[in-house]
Amino acid sequence: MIVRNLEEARKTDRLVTAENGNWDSTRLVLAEDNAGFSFHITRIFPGTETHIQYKHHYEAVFCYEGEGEVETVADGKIWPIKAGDIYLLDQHDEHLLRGKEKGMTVACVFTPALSGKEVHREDGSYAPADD
Ligand SMILES: CC(=O)NCC[C@H](N)C(=O)O
Repeated sequence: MIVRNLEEARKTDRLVTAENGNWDSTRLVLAEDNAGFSFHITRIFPGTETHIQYKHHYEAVFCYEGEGEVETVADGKIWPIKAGDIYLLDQHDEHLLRGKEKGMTVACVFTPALSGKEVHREDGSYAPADD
């Protein structure tokens, strides 16, 4: 069994900040744990907009603090997100992720698991797990 603590993990390189400063994310479970998924606590900062399309991953995102919204690019639909909501990018959906006034804190599960070294590419994706 493995036990980790969020505040302790935030003092290590498990805490990663987006290059554009829009969010930070603490990777509590990663590919090296061989569980088939990774699990992250991500803070989406207030007033930010991030273009994302995880072409090579599925992601589930559970909001437990704050408020934001997701705009799905294909249909322009706005999905308000508040504490208690989960969204699942089951179609590798291209989307714009926005934090409202207070931002939001979310728990994310990725499959395949992230190694923790990925950076968002120009097209909003992370490289495939075997790259
Ligand atoms: C919700 C989302 O995908 N935010 C971007 C960062 C991502 N959660 C990550 O941990 O890399």
